[in-house]
Amino acid sequence: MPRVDRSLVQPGGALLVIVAAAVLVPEYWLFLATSALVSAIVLLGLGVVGRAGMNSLCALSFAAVGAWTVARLSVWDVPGGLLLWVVAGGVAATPFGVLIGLPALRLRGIHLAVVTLGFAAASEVVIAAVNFPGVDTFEQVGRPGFLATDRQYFVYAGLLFVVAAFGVELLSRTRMGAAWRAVRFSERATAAAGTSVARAKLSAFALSAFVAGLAGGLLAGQVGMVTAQNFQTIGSLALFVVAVMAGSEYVGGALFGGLLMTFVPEIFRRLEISQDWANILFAVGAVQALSQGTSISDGIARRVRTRRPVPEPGERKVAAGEARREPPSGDVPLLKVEGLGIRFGQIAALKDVDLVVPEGTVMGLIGPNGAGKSTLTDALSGFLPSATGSVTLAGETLNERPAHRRAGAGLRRTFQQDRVPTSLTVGAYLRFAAGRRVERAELDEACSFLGCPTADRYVADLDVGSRRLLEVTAALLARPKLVVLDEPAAGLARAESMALADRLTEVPERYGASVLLIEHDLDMVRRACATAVVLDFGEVIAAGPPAEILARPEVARAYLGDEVALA
Ligand SMILES: Nc1ncnc2c1ncn2[C@@H]1O[C@H](COP(=O)(O)OP(=O)(O)OP(=O)(O)O)[C@@H](O)[C@H]1O
Repeated sequence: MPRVDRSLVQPGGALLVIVAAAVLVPEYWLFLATSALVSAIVLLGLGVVGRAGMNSLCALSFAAVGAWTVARLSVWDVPGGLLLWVVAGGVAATPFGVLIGLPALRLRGIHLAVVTLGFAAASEVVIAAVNFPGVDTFEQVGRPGFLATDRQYFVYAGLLFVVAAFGVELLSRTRMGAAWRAVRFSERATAAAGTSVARAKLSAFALSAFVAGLAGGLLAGQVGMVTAQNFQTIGSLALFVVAVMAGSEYVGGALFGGLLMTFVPEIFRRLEISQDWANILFAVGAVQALSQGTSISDGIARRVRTRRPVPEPGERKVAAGEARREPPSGDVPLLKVEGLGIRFGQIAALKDVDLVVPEGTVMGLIGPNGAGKSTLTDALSGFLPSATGSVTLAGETLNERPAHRRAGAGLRRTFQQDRVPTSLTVGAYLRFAAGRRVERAELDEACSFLGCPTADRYVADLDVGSRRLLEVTAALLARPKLVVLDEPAAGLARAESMALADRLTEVPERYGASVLLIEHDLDMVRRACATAVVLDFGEVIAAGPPAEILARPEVARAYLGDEVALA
């Protein structure tokens, strides 16, 4: 059977449901179903910010901008008609998304939610004051003849939903979409992969606003005349709650959420129960989803995934190289660190550190716990802007550059803690981190070289050791000048650590990158590195070939303490 592009599956399924409804459902219900599609499109937009781990409580404010634009263009009778006006509504809402995204650059979680809620409340007041175009003169939004009936309008709404869903799915499979997921998992790892966290967040808000703007325009065309009543803050809150419960990051979840938002209150109305109970029901559902950490769609997706055949678990094998080679050495400086200092309050974590990593080499960085190794990695990769001293890479000074620019300049790093977004596949993460077009053959080759699991595995299914290898592979696929590996062998068996050490000796020649290897496993450092630097209490206490420096008494003392070293 031919392989169907996964981005087509969910929108394709939604298209089938909509076509079936257009044929089978009576016209009265189709008006309500169109309302459900309007909500579903807004929910798709909420799914975009949700993918990036942000909360937006002002979705209807963006929709209001779209509706206002359509009403204005209709009153002016701008050529192009409703189909074009709706798109213009989306475009008009986009800058508002960027505007609201700006606080998201500094705020997270509840703080960001409060800001978006404030925007929703403020925009409600503004909308009520300025009124929608055409309301005072009782002018309805003009609909073209081919969208005159409710059935025709439902088909249009359905197609708009499918196109929006397809667009969102397609974008979420690009590097930008991977950046949204990466930001949600770890902003630091996103920056370390060379992606601007600000751009990822702003693009998510902009797209979310565009999609909500489309929905607002669609609503204006459906009801003919919108008012401030259609865009109340409580409506935005209800949409957020349903997004959490249904899981609007999934096309099916957005569609299901839209149906809930429209038909549950309608059923309550018919049963002569207050429609407010619908919101209470949604809130209970959202609390349930939050307490379990999964939406309804997440639960279904997880079940579908566990039914798929899982590749052999034993595939993570760092294969030993054909022939063990000597660690590569060199004397042309690549990374030059001079007088690097970092203070955390009273603690001087790094004191005037000088360091040179030569081109084409694997250099070790060792030292006891708390010596300052991770602090040095953070300072080199741009996560500690308060660092003093200078860092140059291949003659370029990196001092003033933020983390993603340093990655762009060719300095990549991995993390001691797990920082790989679990919602991606191995292939999607590698392509995202590589930051360039990588053919499947190159991807597979790099994976098999470093023992990283195959491209179609989900990161969520990998153990700690495999995730480390994935991070190393990702960093190398970016073709950096220097890669700083922070304990890459954590979680690997001893034979695998040794095989990884052998592989690292091949990296300079194979990938054109030098390696700065931070490891507690001294055997691995001996095996992979021509030279090593020892840090203790934030100072360089020794540098040279590993066997030689490890024999020095001051190094033994740093590792083992005075008494043992003197014994
Ligand atoms: N954010 C921070 N705030 C305050 N002190 C910190 C911070 N990060 C590190 N330190 C301190 O700086 C010193 C160096 O820590 P660092 O984590 O760099 O050591 P390390 O050599 O990487 O240790 P390990 O091998 O355990 O990872 C330690 O004294 C640590 O307590």
